[in-house]
Amino acid sequence: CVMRGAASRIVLVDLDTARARAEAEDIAHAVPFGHTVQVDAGDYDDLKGAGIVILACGVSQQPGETRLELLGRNAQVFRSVVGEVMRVCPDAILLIASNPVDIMTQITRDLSGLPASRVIGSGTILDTARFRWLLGRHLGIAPRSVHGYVLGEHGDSEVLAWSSARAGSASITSFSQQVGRPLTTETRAEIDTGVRRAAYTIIEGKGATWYGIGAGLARIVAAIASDEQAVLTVSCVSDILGVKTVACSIPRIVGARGVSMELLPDLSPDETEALTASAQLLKDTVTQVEV
Ligand SMILES: NC(=O)C1=CN([C@@H]2O[C@H](COP(=O)(O)OP(=O)(O)OC[C@H]3O[C@@H](n4cnc5c(N)ncnc54)[C@H](O)[C@@H]3O)[C@@H](O)[C@H]2O)C=CC1
Ligand SMILES: CC(=O)C(=O)O
Repeated sequence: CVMRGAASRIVLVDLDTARARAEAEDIAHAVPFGHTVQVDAGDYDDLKGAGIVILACGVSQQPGETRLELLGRNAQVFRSVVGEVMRVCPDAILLIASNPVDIMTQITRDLSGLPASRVIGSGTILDTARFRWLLGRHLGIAPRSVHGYVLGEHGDSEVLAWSSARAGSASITSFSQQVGRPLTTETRAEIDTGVRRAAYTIIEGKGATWYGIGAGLARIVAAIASDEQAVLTVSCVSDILGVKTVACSIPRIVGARGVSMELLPDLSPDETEALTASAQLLKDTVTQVEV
């Protein structure tokens, strides 16, 4: 957020106050190289007046652990944190990053009582970035020129929407043939694994993922702060392909009021089936959690 000037003030609140102070100071040292943002550590009362509150607290995956395995512990953390946040800033938009992010988004919606449009999970914004990066690298073009989405759960059941992916204005299949870099079954499988298993690989190597999610959250904050009406794959409670009241990702329009609309991309029958299964998995999991 500091590097893209997405906020005027950032307050870090953490149970570990020494860590919050240290992180705030470290981030503040980037301000002269980025944008003029006031960065401090604080407590809940210092969040008064915040337009957006990012919830990234709780536990993270250990090597080999799935995101869904974090649910019990992070649901417990959110029961106390969401109440405190609502006490001091009931009008903020809540942006959820903690995993399993779709379920934490749905739990936060229930705990806060806010309209679904104002409780946004980072969802598959990061998986979509990974997909665009890998496709761009294969095709030899900038990831920004690749338009393709990852849908459903931010997790093992996510769906890479190959059939609607485009490079510039061409389908990726046509583009890949035109540039002589075909997307063979093997290449598609490698890209699928690169997206779906990215977090596992990075956590194996360095314990956590930081930069991709940081950039993705800052992208969402910027869209809200500037009322951009950007199309982003974020998570939000809605009905997906017949699965009622479930948080998972499809492309949604994001601006100052949060999520204003959602769009289902054109999908193949296999992708439709996989997205329905992903939404159903999340729905089945969330119904086991007591809020
Ligand atoms: N949605 C996504 O794409 C991503 C999600 N994550 C998730 O974000 C979460 C945080 O990840 P990391 O920052 O790597 O973990 P971390 O362990 O470094 O930080 C979590 C922080 O939460 C704090 N905390 C714990 N309980 C708290 C409470 N009751 N009140 C206030 N603070 C509390 C801890 O003191 C700690 O500083 C994890 O659930 C992780 O899985 C991480 C990367 C990407
Ligand atoms: C940790 C996580 O959810 C990710 O990097 O995708």
